[in-house]
Amino acid sequence: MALDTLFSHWPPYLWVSLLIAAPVLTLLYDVVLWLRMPPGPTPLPFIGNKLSLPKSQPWVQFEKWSKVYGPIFTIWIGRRPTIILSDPVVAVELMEKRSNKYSSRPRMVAMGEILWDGASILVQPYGKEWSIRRKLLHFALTPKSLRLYKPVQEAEASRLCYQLLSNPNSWEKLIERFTSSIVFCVSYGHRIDSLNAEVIRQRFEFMQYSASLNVPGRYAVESFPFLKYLPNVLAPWKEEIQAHGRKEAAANMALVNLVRQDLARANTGGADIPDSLCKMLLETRETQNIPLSDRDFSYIPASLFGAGSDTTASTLCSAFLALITHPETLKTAQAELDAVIGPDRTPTFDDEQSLPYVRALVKEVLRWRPVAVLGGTPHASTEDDYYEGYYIPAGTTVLGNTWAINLNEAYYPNPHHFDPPRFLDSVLAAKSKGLDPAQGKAHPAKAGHSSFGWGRRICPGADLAANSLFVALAKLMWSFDILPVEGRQYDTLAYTEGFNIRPRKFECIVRVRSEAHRRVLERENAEAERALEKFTPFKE
Ligand code: HEM
Repeated sequence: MALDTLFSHWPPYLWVSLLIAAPVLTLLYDVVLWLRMPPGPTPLPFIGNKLSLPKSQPWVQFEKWSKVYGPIFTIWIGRRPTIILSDPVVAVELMEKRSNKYSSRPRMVAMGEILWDGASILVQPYGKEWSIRRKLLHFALTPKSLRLYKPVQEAEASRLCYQLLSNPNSWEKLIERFTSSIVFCVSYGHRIDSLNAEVIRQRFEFMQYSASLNVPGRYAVESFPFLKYLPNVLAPWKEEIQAHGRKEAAANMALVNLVRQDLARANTGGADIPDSLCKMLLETRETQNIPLSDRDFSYIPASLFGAGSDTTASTLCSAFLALITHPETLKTAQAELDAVIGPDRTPTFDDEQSLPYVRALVKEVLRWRPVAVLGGTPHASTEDDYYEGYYIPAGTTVLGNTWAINLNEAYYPNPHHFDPPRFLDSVLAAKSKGLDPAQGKAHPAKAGHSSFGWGRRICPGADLAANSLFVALAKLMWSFDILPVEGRQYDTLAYTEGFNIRPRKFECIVRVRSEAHRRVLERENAEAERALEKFTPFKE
């Protein structure tokens, strides 16, 4: 008997029973799962915790919930569970020690699959395609390659200081130019002289558009992924996303082609061209089989801007906020810089080991106000697992709440106090041996904080970013007094929303320390411009 004939013979009471049984069975299944998973705020049937999820700064509420439900708790977005980790030891246990199970990403259909067609490493599920891209990024960011980028970072930091002399109130924009230029020099061997360059305008447009796709509840396709197979005539929203995707892909390809042309010119006896990640990858592609289409290949250098420019700039903005609200730290840093460097030049990477306080200050900024406040992009589990008796099913979204982890009092006493000595080598060593309980427990990661994420998905640009932060802050603090506006109150918790956060706009005074300092900056800027000559700029 055909199914439709069978159903047509069902008496009404059977239909009614089925209508009641389906949601009841679903609910029973959900309740059993709720009870087996780590506890959390009580969810409502079918909608989960939707009504109690905060609209603003969710990391703060999540931190409060961690005090009630413990360092690992579950929230439900509809029927989908997300576990939130608030203790570095739990985060390391799951996302590092068990990284074979916790290194995927939750499905982001609109952004990852329709816009980028699976090309971007950031949201790619754990597997072969991700691993190919990750290896290429590592290859171009080895310690040896990072050494090649250091002269650019030094020169750009010198330009930043010089530009601040005449435009101290534009410090935030100048920082953005600095980080954008470093990313473009490292990715493509071309510099950014102005944020009005067309290429930058375009990158910001792409970033804003992709972020707009990731707003929970905006696209039904996130809950019903089969909708992505609808023909475009029935799904104009999909057509629109694809059109944006094509525009971004074309722009990524144009940048790779620019480097191809540079290489061709250099090979036919033209000028020497700078080392860049894209150049390195193109040269590798000549001799080795890289199993990626041209389009997918072009997303590798392109991924650096979205992941590395705004994050580094926001961390520098947090550093300014920390320095004006904790002025004693700037004084200590300047005393160290004056003693080690003297008055005739600014610090460079060669001085790094001799500047322990400045090194510690960089780490403390990363800890104090982590830009990737909820761990950047969420992780997802790929196998069923148990932790402390709790069940964590495959497909669970896992958020490391970096805010709660980095501000966890057990590890960082008085956590909102900006206190660089926490990261002095001697203090870290004493902490790891448990010699000084007043300093709190030792963080299990080598860096001493979790701001770059975890395990196999840990930020591949962490060392590059840390180098930019060190050289910029060392030169800035050597050159300038960075001070609060007199009488102004500063709120160190006033931050933007989103996955990456930045202090809300604030004014401060950036004043060169003396005429002698000014003359050094002018001289070093001329040297920096010479060093950057071969990184031809993008046009406005
Ligand atoms: C202060 C600056 C930065 C911070 C705080 C930061 C933080 C992060 C975090 C938290 C993640 C997610 C890690 C995880 O899922 O466990 C991440 C991923 C990533 N970052 Fe960074 N990042 C910074 C700079 C950079 C730079 C300069 C680059 C480029 C060279 C970069 C490239 C990436 C990429 C490609 C990913 C995705 C990796 C993957 O999914 O496998 N980041 N970053």
